[in-house]
Amino acid sequence: MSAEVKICGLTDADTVDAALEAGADYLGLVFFAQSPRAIEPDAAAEILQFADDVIKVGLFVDADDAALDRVLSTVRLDLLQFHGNESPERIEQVRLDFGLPVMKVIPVSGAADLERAELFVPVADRLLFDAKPPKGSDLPGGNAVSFDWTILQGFKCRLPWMLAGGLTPANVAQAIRISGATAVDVSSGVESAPGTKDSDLIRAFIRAAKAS
Ligand SMILES: O=C(O)c1ccccc1N[C@@H]1O[C@H](COP(=O)(O)O)[C@@H](O)[C@H]1O
Repeated sequence: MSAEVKICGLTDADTVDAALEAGADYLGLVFFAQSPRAIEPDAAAEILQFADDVIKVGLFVDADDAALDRVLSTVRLDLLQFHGNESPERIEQVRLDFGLPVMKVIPVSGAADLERAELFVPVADRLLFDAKPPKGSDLPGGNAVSFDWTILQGFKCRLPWMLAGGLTPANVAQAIRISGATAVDVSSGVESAPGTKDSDLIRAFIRAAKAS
């Protein structure tokens, strides 16, 4: 079975097209001002206007209701990704109030971190396991850092989950093989510079993930 692919941090129509043509299953837009991939709601709506048969994901970091409203009143999204310190209670509230499925990110550096996933099983629709940010990073994700994929071997998760963190066209097949992931998420690994997506790298990533 080929893995599902999410391309995250898209900021222009050309790389959206490249991702769609190559078979991306999810497109991610970052609504977090400190990110080099941050996009304003108007621009997001514009680059997604022809993106129909794909799951459109909004990435948020500890966003309050007003910030979510501001985006959701302008952009048609299918899934909300929460990449901050959101509690299970906050995830439950957002899911109910905004009526959209929610993917909660679990930062991982060792096997013990996987236990945190259980807290979100009753309130989230999906989980995403990403590497913890390195010391000194201003970003909770998008750091091109991997964790030890072997800790996911044999891990029984009661929600669908994705793997993220430092994935690239060169390592994604191995990451899938080792971790058992059925869905993968990439941002830095398909960029020519932070915040600049590269269509060739997007195509290579999707090809490698889908072939594995
Ligand atoms: O991409 C960002 O700038 C970002 C900012 C804040 C939180 C998360 C962010 N990105 C997400 O982090 C993971 C891993 O990214 P990478 O492939 O290692 O660069 C992924 O889910 C991105 O969507």
